[in-house]
This record gives sequence, structure tokens and C-alpha cells, in this order.
Amino acid sequence: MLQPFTLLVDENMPFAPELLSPFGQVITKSGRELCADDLINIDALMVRSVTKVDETLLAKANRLQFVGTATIGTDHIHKELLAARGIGFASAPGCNRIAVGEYVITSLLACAQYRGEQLAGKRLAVVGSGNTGNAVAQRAEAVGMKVLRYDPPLAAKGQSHWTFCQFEDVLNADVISLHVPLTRDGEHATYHLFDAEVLNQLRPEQILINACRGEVVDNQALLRCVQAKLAPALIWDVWEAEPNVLTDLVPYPFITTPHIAGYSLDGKMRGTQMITQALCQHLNFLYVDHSQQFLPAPTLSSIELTAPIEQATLGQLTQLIYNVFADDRRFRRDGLTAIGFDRLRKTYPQRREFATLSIRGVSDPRLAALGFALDPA
Ligand SMILES: NC(=O)C1=CN([C@@H]2O[C@H](COP(=O)(O)OP(=O)(O)OC[C@H]3O[C@@H](n4cnc5c(N)ncnc54)[C@H](O)[C@@H]3O)[C@@H](O)[C@H]2O)C=CC1
Ligand SMILES: O=C(O)C(=O)[C@H](O)COP(=O)(O)O
Repeated sequence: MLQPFTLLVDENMPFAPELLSPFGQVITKSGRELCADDLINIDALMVRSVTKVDETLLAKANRLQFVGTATIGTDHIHKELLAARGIGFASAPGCNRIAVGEYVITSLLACAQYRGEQLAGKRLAVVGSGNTGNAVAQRAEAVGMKVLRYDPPLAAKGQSHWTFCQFEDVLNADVISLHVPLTRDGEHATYHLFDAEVLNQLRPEQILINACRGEVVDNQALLRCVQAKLAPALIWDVWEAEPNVLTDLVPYPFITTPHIAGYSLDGKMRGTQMITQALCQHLNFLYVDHSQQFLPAPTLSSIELTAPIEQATLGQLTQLIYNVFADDRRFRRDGLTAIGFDRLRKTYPQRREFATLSIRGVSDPRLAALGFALDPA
């Protein structure tokens, strides 16, 4: 008897059943709990970052022909293994870049307001000038910051129009925002790129943001710095060894969250849509994009501004759409155990991107650069 095409999908992948059911039977399961037996008679596997796709997971995969991850990062995927076994693979580059940009700028504006500082004129160093780093750079420039880019692999290619800075310049920037993939080998490995030696050169007046991967910063070394009151202000979304966070470090950041910087509903939808499209290509099917019809209308879609825009106004606007302090509170209260951490991510409230808010009454280009929609009426 002909077996139906069967897809195994992480249950924490919004809109996956809607988009993937035309291909065959969709089975959903907790991505953290997937094991080799689950892969028996599975044709396509769709994961998120919490599933390690390696020899162990694929040990009994007798029919697997495609793996998709609805994420930007791919450090959880043994890509060489997939290639060696002739299994197609796709990730979702850039899917949640806007969400990361919005997380960083919202947190940064809040931090600056709290410290009574103006961001305009300050230097922000983006470490990793790819999709998320550039989303942050665009928003930082929108609020008047001077952006420095540090990206040796890209600089070595010599094809970019950016000017790149040295690591020393990064260490002297007012704000340092990390946006590199987690890599453990090679000349530009990022594992503990910010180790004790680097962290010890930073100062409390600075702000250090990690919204890429926890292992890029030595968390124990960072803890020693904060305990010695020598660390920069921290905006902290990712942790070494998630979902087991270094709880001693949690009280210190200005804002801290359970790896949700990229968790806009729009970004998650883009991730699902991109791997659906890639599966279509793999199967030589014609792809028609129906994804937008599943996104709900935003709760707040329009607002009128009546006064000139100051930094405080920008901060208020960003928090109107993205309440980062609510994420921070929930994490500190409920996210410090592995179960709590995963539960917060699984039950993450609906968060929309700034583009869903249309602003009337002013035509300030900063608003468009931050991602808001401008209504000329
Ligand atoms: N917290 C969250 O929710 C999210 C985290 N991420 C993480 O952020 C990472 C970056 O994402 P994208 O910007 O979209 O990736 P990307 O691939 O577009 O850009 C990464 C850039 O980092 C550069 N790079 C690599 N090694 C470097 C090094 N040693 N020093 C400086 N630059 C280096 C690369 O040349 C590249 O230009 C992802 O790999 C993922 O792990 C991504 C999305 C959401
Ligand atoms: O896209 C990435 O890379 C990320 O870090 C995702 O936002 C992580 O989300 P999950 O896959 O862990 O749900």
C-alpha cells in the first residue's frame, strides 16, 4: 500500500499545520522531546532551534528526504550529515531579522531613557553584519547613532560596500550588539568570542547586548564581571546551555528574556513560510504563498501623533507595539527553570512587528526607518 507523505513538525511552529497539510499528513510534537523512534517512516522533518538534528536523532530515519528549520541559526543542524545522506535541507535566513531589530532598539531606547542618556551621537558596534546585525544598524542609525560594523569573514570577501572596524573599536563603542552565528571551528569561530579577557576590557558606562547565541559570551566570566561591578549594562536574550540558564546572572541585566528576541508572530510566520517554500522546491511542486491570510489583524493598527518626536516618544512608540518589560518580568518570575524557560517560549503572547502600526500626523523619516508604517493622510 502507498504510504502517505508524512511530516513531523515542532509543535511550537505557528501556522505549520495550515501551510504544510497540503503536502501530506502532519504530526506535531515537542521539538525538545523528539527522538530517533519518532523519525521512523517520516518523509520531512520541520524543526526549530531546540532540536539537535544529528546522528543520534537520524539513527532510525528510514524515509527522511527533507529537513527544514524555521530559524535563522543552524548551529543545531549537522548539515554535513544531511548532505552525506542525500537529505535536502533549508533554513529560514532573515525570517526574524525585523523582530531582532525591534527587540534591540526597544530595549536600547528604554535603557537610554532610564539612564537619562541620548542615543543620538553615540557609537553602536554591530558584531556580525548580516541580517539581524543590519536590522539593528538601520534602527540605531534612525535614532541618530553612529554605527560601526565588525565582521572579519565578510570583510575578507571584499565584496561589501560597508567599511569595517577593528575589534579594538568594538571594545570602545558605547553600545556593543552581538549578531554572529555560533561556530566552534575555524579562523572566525564565535564560541566565547567574548571571553574573560574581552569582558574585562569593558566598562560600566557601556551597554552590551546579546541576542544571537548564549555561547558567544562566557556566561561565568560575565557573572564575575557583574559581581565585581565592572560589567556594562546588559540587554540579555540568550544563554549558555539553554534551557538551563545561569540563574545567578539573571538579576543583573537591565532587560533579560528567554531567547525570544526573534519571536514576532510575523517573523515566525515568515520562518514557516520559507521552509514550506523550500519543501515545495525540493518536491518540484509549484509554490503559491497563502501565508498572509493566516496572520490576524493587529490589536492596534493606527495612531495619531500631535507633537514633535523626541527620544522619549520613540521609546513610547516602540513599547506600544512591543512591551519588552512584560517579557522581562515573566522571565524573571517564571523562566528560571528549564521547564519554565521552555513554557514561556511555547506560550509566548502574540507580538506584532512595528509595520503593523500606521502613524498619522507626522512624516518623520525616523519612524519609517524604525519600521513603522507612515500614513500620509
Ligand atoms: N535571539 C533570537 O531570537 C535570534 C537569534 N539569532 C542568532 O543570530 C545569528 C545571526 O543571525 P543573522 O544576522 O541573521 O545571520 P547572518 O548569517 O545574516 O549574519 C551573520 C554575520 O556574522 C558574521 N560573522 C561570522 N563570524 C564572525 C566573527 N567571528 N566575528 C564577526 N562577525 C562574524 C558573518 O560573516 C555574517 O555576516 C544567528 O545565527 C542566530 O544564531 C537569529 C535570529 C533570532
Ligand atoms: O532564528 C533563530 O536563529 C532563533 O534564534 C529563533 O528565534 C529561535 O527560536 P526557536 O527555534 O528556539 O523557537
